[in-house]
Amino acid sequence: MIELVNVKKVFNAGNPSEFSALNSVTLNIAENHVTVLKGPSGSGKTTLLSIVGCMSRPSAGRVKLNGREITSLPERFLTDIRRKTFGFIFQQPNLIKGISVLENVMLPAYPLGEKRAQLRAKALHGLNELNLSSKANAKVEWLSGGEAQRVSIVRALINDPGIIIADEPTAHLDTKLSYRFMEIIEKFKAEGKTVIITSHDPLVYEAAMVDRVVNLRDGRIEDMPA
Ligand SMILES: Nc1ncnc2c1ncn2[C@@H]1O[C@H](COP(=O)(O)OP(=O)(O)OP(=O)(O)O)[C@@H](O)[C@H]1O
Repeated sequence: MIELVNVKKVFNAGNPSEFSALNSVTLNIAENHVTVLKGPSGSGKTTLLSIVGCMSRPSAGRVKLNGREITSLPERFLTDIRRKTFGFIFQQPNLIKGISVLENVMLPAYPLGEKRAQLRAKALHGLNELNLSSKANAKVEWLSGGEAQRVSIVRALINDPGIIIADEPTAHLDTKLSYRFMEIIEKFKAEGKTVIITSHDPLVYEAAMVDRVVNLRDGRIEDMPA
């Protein structure tokens, strides 16, 4: 589904602060699998995830999505692919203050031009699924950390992405909410979605539904379990 061949990422190339965050990473991410990218702080997990999710480009190497080479596509095509293919869940929920929970959830869908009533119904359904119906009209600054995190999950799903990308999703969650998050991941998998998570939380990478753990160290894949 996603194929990386000899991917490198160099930051500040040509400067004294030049840094190779990824070195010749070759990786196949299988459809409908849950893949966890694991490794110490600074090992390149977030950098790799941002390349997989078309948020940044590799300095060298190739990235293919469903057999299509996307490495050198112009930015507007990448934006379109990003919007239609991926749902992003970040460590920090990154919700927009001053507007309601419901509006935050609907926001990523506006560029796709879906009818507002239809979109609203979909957003409310998503909020209901994560027990957030009563918060639909609340401002996001009123939410608890766990509620904000769940809103960001509903937002990530609004365009019905085939691939969910989550960067350290349990970093700010307590144990109970972390388990709840993993239940949600299990549900995605049952729906046929592909999930890629970065984490150094054993509760995530030791979970039964995880198909593959990829160990990163110093910007390289340490081992390639079958
Ligand atoms: N924009 C940037 N400019 C320079 N260096 C960067 C940049 N982004 C990341 N790096 C460096 O690349 C390395 C890998 O960073 P990355 O965020 O991918 O690590 P990580 O494994 O996700 O770490 P953590 O678990 O702490 O989030 C780090 O040493 C980081 O300082």
